[in-house]
Amino acid sequence: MREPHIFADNPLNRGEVERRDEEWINVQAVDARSKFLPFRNLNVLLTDDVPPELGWVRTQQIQPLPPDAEWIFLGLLDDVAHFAVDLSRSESDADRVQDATGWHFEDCRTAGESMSGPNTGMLSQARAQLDWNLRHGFCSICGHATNKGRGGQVRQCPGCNASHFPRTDPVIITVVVDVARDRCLLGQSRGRLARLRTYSALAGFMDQGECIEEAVAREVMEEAGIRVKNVRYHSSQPWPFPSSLMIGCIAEADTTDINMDDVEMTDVKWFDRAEVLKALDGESDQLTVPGRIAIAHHLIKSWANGEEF
Ligand SMILES: NC(=O)C1=CN([C@@H]2O[C@H](COP(=O)(O)OP(=O)(O)OC[C@H]3O[C@@H](n4cnc5c(N)ncnc54)[C@H](O)[C@@H]3O)[C@@H](O)[C@H]2O)C=CC1
Repeated sequence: MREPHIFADNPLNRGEVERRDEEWINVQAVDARSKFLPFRNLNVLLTDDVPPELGWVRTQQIQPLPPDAEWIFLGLLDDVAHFAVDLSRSESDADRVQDATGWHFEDCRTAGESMSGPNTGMLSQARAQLDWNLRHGFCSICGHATNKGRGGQVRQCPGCNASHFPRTDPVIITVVVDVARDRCLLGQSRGRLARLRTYSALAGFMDQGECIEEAVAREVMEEAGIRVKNVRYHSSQPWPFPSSLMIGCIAEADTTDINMDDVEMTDVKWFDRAEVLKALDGESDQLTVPGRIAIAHHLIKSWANGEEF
């Protein structure tokens, strides 16, 4: 089995049964053994260790919570309840936690780059779920203010009785391979990749009523004008910016002439295996590929190393 991606490998037991009991959650929230992970503007508290750890604080360091602070139950680890709490609406409380611990708030993507394994899995759940709760304070059906339920896994509308559940948006990401000429197709979309002059696997949000294979074929046709066949699943990665699930695939090119969508993309190109291997080692002056935080890196590497899957 391959190593889990960054933002996966969450060790928490999400407490699916326990979290249905609101009273139990409220007791855990004031239990001295419980741990809280503070956020400020979706930046997470990190320790000053090298590499840093998640800045879990104890109940007595955070309770009583500011009345307008959103907090959610993440799950249990060794029978200890773990929570995430947003302190953005209370700058003084965010400052107080930062001063008392001597730690700092960090952008979650940067945090993901500097930490490994289980820490990033917990971070991914905390950021995505906290963000969803913060953005769903009102019912999309009747407009009434919603209440948090099951520790943040549902929001209930007292106005029309609707239940709203957290969303995950599937995104396909694929390396397209030209088997006959031993090369792969990578693209540079406008925005971040173009700014960093980086080429990546082609990616795009899945549409409703679409299977993974169809989404891969559609996105590659839209962005590069290339027809694909034999779409194979590789692996997946939670991507909490804000709530994506990256579905990594490798597909074979059925046609090879590029007809790029120049609204979304600044460039799409074929790269041969030798160049890609150099780029993965950071030694190519022709090609820069995403770093190991991204599933794109691992898809490209998997093809370049001739991995079977
Ligand atoms: N972990 C990784 O290796 C990679 C992750 N990604 C992520 O995948 C996602 C999609 O990538 P791109 O298409 O390049 O992103 P993008 O952010 O450029 O989005 C493309 C377009 O999709 C639309 N859109 C935004 N949110 C949507 C949603 N929830 N559902 C449907 N459509 C939506 C918008 O019109 C946007 O302009 C982004 O969140 C990006 O950060 C992309 C490439 C690599």
